[in-house]
This record gives sequence, structure tokens and C-alpha cells, in this order.
Amino acid sequence: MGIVLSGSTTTLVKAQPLEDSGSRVREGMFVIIKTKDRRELLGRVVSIVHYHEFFEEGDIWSEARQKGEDIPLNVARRYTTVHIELLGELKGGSIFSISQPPFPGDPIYPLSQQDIEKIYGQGSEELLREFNFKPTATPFGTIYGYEDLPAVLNINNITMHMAILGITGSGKSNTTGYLLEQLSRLNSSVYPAVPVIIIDANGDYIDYTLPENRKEVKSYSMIKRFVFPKSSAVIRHEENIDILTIDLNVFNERELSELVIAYYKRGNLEGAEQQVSLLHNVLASREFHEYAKEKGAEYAGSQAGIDFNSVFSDNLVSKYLDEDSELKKVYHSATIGAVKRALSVFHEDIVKSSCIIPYDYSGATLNVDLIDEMTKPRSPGMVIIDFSSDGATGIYPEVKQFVVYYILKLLYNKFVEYKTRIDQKERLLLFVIEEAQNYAPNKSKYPVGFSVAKDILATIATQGRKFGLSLCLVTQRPSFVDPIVMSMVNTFIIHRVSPEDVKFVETVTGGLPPFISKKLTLLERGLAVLAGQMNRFGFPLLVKIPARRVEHSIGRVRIFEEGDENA
Ligand SMILES: Nc1ncnc2c1ncn2[C@@H]1O[C@H](COP(=O)(O)OP(=O)(O)OP(=O)(O)O)[C@@H](O)[C@H]1O
Repeated sequence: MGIVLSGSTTTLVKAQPLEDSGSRVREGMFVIIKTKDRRELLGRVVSIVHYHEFFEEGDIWSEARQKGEDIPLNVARRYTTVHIELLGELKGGSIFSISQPPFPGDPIYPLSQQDIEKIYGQGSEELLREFNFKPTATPFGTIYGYEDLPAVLNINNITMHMAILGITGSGKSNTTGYLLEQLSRLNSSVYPAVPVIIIDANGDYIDYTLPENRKEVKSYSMIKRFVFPKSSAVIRHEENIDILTIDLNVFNERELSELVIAYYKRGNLEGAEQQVSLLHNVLASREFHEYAKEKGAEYAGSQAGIDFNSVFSDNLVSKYLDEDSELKKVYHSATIGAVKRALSVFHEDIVKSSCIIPYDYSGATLNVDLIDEMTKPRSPGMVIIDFSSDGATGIYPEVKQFVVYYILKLLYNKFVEYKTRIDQKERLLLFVIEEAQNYAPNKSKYPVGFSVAKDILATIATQGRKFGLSLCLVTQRPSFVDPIVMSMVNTFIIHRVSPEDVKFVETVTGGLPPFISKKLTLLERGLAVLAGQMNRFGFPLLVKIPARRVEHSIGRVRIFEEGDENA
């Protein structure tokens, strides 16, 4: 498609496209240069400049142009120059750095299937066959400029963390849906699909629960959509829903105490040590356990335990504080009063208003058994937590943060346990969190400021991938997400971002080629940058993402009916 010109170096090649391929050459596309000494150099077109001798600034035709007179255009010197950034030399399935520039006259070719196979380290056929043992890779859209060459995501690196970034309307939900669809067709005998839990902010993925759409994600043995007990989805008796209730028994006494006080104090535990200590002492005391058991809050099957679901759904701690006069001698009345207020807020929001604490542990639907079930390698599950106005009607943002916190904690505990059990080591799960800035907010930039989920999210971001737990953070404002959490992400799918986010994106990705950085605010819908460790190509790529197979339809308001004049 072109010829190398004089003056090329080991980093930048100047080239001239062949006449018939001029329109095929596009900025951002990858090319191969075959040198006289039989090397194959991989490069990326970074600029295309057209020259025309009769259109130079201040040339002899200036006046003629000014007057609109005809200029003999076809006798002028016209040419196009293409600049290609050199990335590496393809050799034996690997990419090496380049120590000798190409020669003037060396031919330039578009990327072929064979080149792609070399870059991916093996033939595509082999790539697919690999799936028979372990899920290792999935095609993910096509390389920009090549309709038939796939970009590929390494799935054995799924225990990496990902982020899908982009402003509203840039195509994040489409990409997330497409990712879920690709992860559901791994063709692997061990994991036919990657188990996934999704915090679905706008109900964009609930269509996967519809029987007619199941074929698109058929490798999932179980697909559940959880909605809040008093949501409109429940009131309207929508089909294919599960009621979201949780199990407080995943927390220990200390964690519960911190949680209740942090929830009350909007995340700030500073100066609340006495309150946490009081609540902890009560929850852990023999006297309280006996009191709770007397009130019927026994954890059946466990020797010593009490059931925290019963304890909190009955607000037993508060009642106990009223009755126990001994505590009044040890703690200041202001501390007792603050703890009671904290318990009352927790009871009001989490128990009474959102109704997500069942009367006892056996009533929890989103619990350890579900995680066990959905992460079984041969029968993976997809769980959608519907946070849309339909599935979480009237639910406060703090309660949503609490639910995300609960799920993170549940997953963390369970995966630490899997890791210590020889027969469970292969378990894995991807937790997709939409509007991630609401759960791990960057305090200095985002006014939400507080989230109970932030610390555990940071812990999982730091440690989760060691035991098979991956995060996929989806956000329209990457710089609103806690930088510690973001710095743990190592694979990025970046749609169009706002200019204020460009610097932040460059920092968290560890630097992007200047050509890609320049494009970040200009990417058209459906075009994204793929960068990081799961990108099998090795260099940040522009990827064309196809439309997801199952579109979001449930709950969409139709303004026009088919047949309407304006439809
Ligand atoms: N690759 C694509 N191919 C075809 N249509 C697309 C593609 N990406 C997005 N769209 C369409 O563009 C519209 C907006 O996309 P999408 O909802 O994914 O954006 P978003 O970034 O998630 O926006 P928001 O943050 O508001 O949810 C949708 O109607 C979607 O179907």
C-alpha cells in the first residue's frame, strides 16, 4: 500500500502511499514494512499529509485563486506523505525492538491474517482450540481499519482488573454488554463462561434474563436479576426477577460495628472510636448473645452464634441498650445515645425502608450459597443487581453503596476461602460496577465523598486478582474514581472521554502513545482504545466494537409508536 521514503529512522518512517491505496490508508491503522534484509516491521500510521504545489501559501497562484480563476491543477506536483510510528520487529511469534531503520523503497503492506497470528503468538485456529482446556482469550471487536482482523482479550488474565471509560452516550453500556456476551461464549470445557455479577445502574443488562435472549448468553447455567423488595418491578409482578435480601452474617462483630457507625457518620469514623467500641463490646458479649437467643435470634447449626439478620431486623441491640444498666456505668451517656441513633438510622434505612434484611439468615437470597452456585466452573452464572428506577425504586444512594459493600465483602470472604482450599482454587468471578465513581469516589474531586464500599473496593483492587476476583469498573468520569482503586486497573477500554479527564486517563494507563492521547476526546461512538495487560496485541489499539447482540429494551420509554409519522 506504500513505499518507504528517505530519511526514515528506527522510530519514524516517512512513506508515500500507492495511488490505488491512498483512500485505504487511515490514521491509526497498523501496517507491516517488509525490508530488503527480510525483516518485518510493525508500525502505526500517525499522520497523513497531502501536498499540492499549486496550493502553497503565498505561491504564484495566490492572486489567481483570490480571483477564482482556473488553475492548471493537473500539471502540478501533488503527493501524499504518511508518517508511520515504528513499534517493533515481528520475529518468531514475538515482537522485538528495532535497531536498524527500513530502507528507502521498502514496501508497506496492510496487516494480514498471518501477521496477526504472529502478533498473537499463534494461529487463530490454535487460539480457538486453546479454549478447550482453559478459557484463555476471546475476540473483542476488530482492529481499526481492518473489518476482518479481531482484537483479542486474554481471558487467562481475567484476574486482572478492567475499566470501561467514556462520557455519556459514548458507548460504554454497549461495550459492557458486548463484553458480557463474549465472556459467555468461551467454548471452554472448564469455564464455558466467566461468572459475573453486574451492578446495573440503568437496567441495561436485564434483557439477558428474558427467555428469548438466553441463547445469546447460553453458557450461563443461571441468570438472575435481583431487584429491591419494594421496587416497581415487584409491584408490577415482573417476570424473571429475584428479590434482593442479604445476609449480615458475612460480617464479624467488629465489621458490623464499624459499618453501622460509619453509615451513620457518613464514612468518617474519626472521633467515633468509643461508639464503635461500645457496639463491638455489646455484639461480642456473652450476655448479649444470651439475650439475643432468648429473643429467638439463634443461628441454627452453629454452636455459639447468633443470627445477625434477626438481631438487626428486630433492632435488638437498641432494645438491649435500654435494658442493660451495667453499660451505663462504663460508657458515657452521650456515647450510648450516639450508638442508639446510629442503630436507629441503620434500622430505618436498611431494614425498614429498603427491606433488604430478611427476618433470619435462611431468608437471604444474595448469600454465600449463591456465590458457590454461580462460580461452579462447569455451570457458571450471571447475576444482575438491578439498580435502575425499576429495580431499586426510591432506594437512597447510601443504601446502594451499602449493597455494593455487602457484595464486595461477601465475595472477598468467599474467595479467600476458595484460595485456601485445594479443590476450589480455580474459581473466578468478574464483578462489573457501573457508575464506579459512586462506590469508590475520589474525595478531592467528587462531592459524593463518602462510600462505605470504598475501602473494601480498594482491598479487592489491590489483592483480589491473586485469588480469582476481578473488577470491571465502568464510569463516565474516571477522575472521580479513587486514584488508588484506579491505579490497580490494568486493562482499559476507553471511549470518548471529556477533556478534563485526559490527563487522569494518561496517568492511570501508565501513558498512552501521543497519537492515541490526541484522539481520546474525539473518538466516535463504537470506537474505543484497548490498552493494558489483557490486550493480546501488546500495543494500545483502536478497536471497533460491534453492537451487542441483545439490546436494552425493557423499561425504555417509547415516545413514538411504529407507524407514527415521526417514528
Ligand atoms: N458499537 C456500537 N454499535 C452500534 N450502536 C452503538 C454502539 N455503541 C453504542 N451504540 C448505541 O449508542 C447509544 C448510546 O450508547 P450507550 O448506551 O452504550 O452509551 P453509554 O456510554 O453507556 O451512555 P450512558 O453513560 O448514558 O449510559 C445506544 O443507543 C447504543 O445502542
